[in-house]
Amino acid sequence: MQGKTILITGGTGSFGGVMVRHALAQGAGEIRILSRDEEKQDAMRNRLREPRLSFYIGDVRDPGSVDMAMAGADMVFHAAALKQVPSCEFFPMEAVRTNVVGSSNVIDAAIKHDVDRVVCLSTDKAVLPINAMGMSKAMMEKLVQAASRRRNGEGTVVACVRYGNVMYSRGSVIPLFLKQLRDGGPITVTNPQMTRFLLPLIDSVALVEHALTHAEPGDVFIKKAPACTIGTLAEAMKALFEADVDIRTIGVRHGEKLFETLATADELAGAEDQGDYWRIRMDGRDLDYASYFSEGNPDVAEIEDYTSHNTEQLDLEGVVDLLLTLPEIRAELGTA
Ligand SMILES: O=c1ccn([C@@H]2O[C@H](COP(=O)(O)OP(=O)(O)O[C@H]3O[C@H](CO)[C@H](O)[C@H](O)[C@H]3O)[C@@H](O)[C@H]2O)c(=O)[nH]1
Repeated sequence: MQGKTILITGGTGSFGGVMVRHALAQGAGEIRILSRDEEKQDAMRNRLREPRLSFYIGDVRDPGSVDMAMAGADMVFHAAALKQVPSCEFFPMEAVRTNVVGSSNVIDAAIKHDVDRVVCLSTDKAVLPINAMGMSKAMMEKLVQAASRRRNGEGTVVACVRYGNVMYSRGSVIPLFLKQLRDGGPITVTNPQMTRFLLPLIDSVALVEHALTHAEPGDVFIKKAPACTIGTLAEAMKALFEADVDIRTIGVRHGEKLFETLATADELAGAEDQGDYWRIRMDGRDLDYASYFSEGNPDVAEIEDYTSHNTEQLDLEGVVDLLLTLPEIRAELGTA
């Protein structure tokens, strides 16, 4: 990142906040934030007071504002998205406009301006999707692959990373459980047997950096991550904060799965094991029907999907230890 001009779409969010600090520390020449909310930009500007930061008010839905922020950029982290499951479920066309059309605008502008590398942030909910948020992110992944296939590996490298649940992200279950136990309970658990991958925010930045360094056109990178049941997570929060509160089971919410899938067997059959990461290569076969039927992949049947049910499962102690690595939890405990 040394001396480079970096554009972060949706740069005032949780990912943007950590990535900006990281890029500054890496010696980035200029960091551009493209986002809609002037108040959040103002807060970031005042918090960091950094001449290498520049702020662009705009929306990825609007090709003009993307184009303006893109001109002269060397690398792009595309984090702007509608990411809440319920809002996308109620307003699926809004998810299409931001996550599909917006991503297409970002990819097209990056190619037009001959940007070196673009990393788009996707989610495990994009794999075998059942909700509108996941479906729109799956379409974003398809746009990345189609753009890469069309250009035969030439020019701008566009790739994706897939996250599991980012621990302590805004509006997610860990801060909710914390508030509930501070209020004297009960802690509301949808289904104690439900599992989720657990990814600290700092690991999500490392994953993006890994993708930035290793990406070839159309790749999807995932980080191998442990998971736990939501019942164990609730017990771990109780233990950590020494709270004697009830746990109430409330049932699964709309558009929710019992477990998430980070990669399908099909994808893993051609993936490269990179230690802590998997690189899932784009299916580079051309989309001609003859090759579709005559060159299938025989390995697929041997492999399982990689899910939050079959990855390493953390027990109560393991979850407590992982929670203790989060700066937010340490601050709450007064041990920061
Ligand atoms: O009161 C609650 C709320 C949630 N859960 C459970 O906790 C787990 C995590 O829930 P979150 O709401 O934290 O996360 P989701 O998996 O539903 O989705 C989250 O991650 C997504 C990205 O993958 C999006 O960012 C989304 O907005 C964000 O909420 C789920 O199993 C959920 O059922 C509970 O047990 N009780």
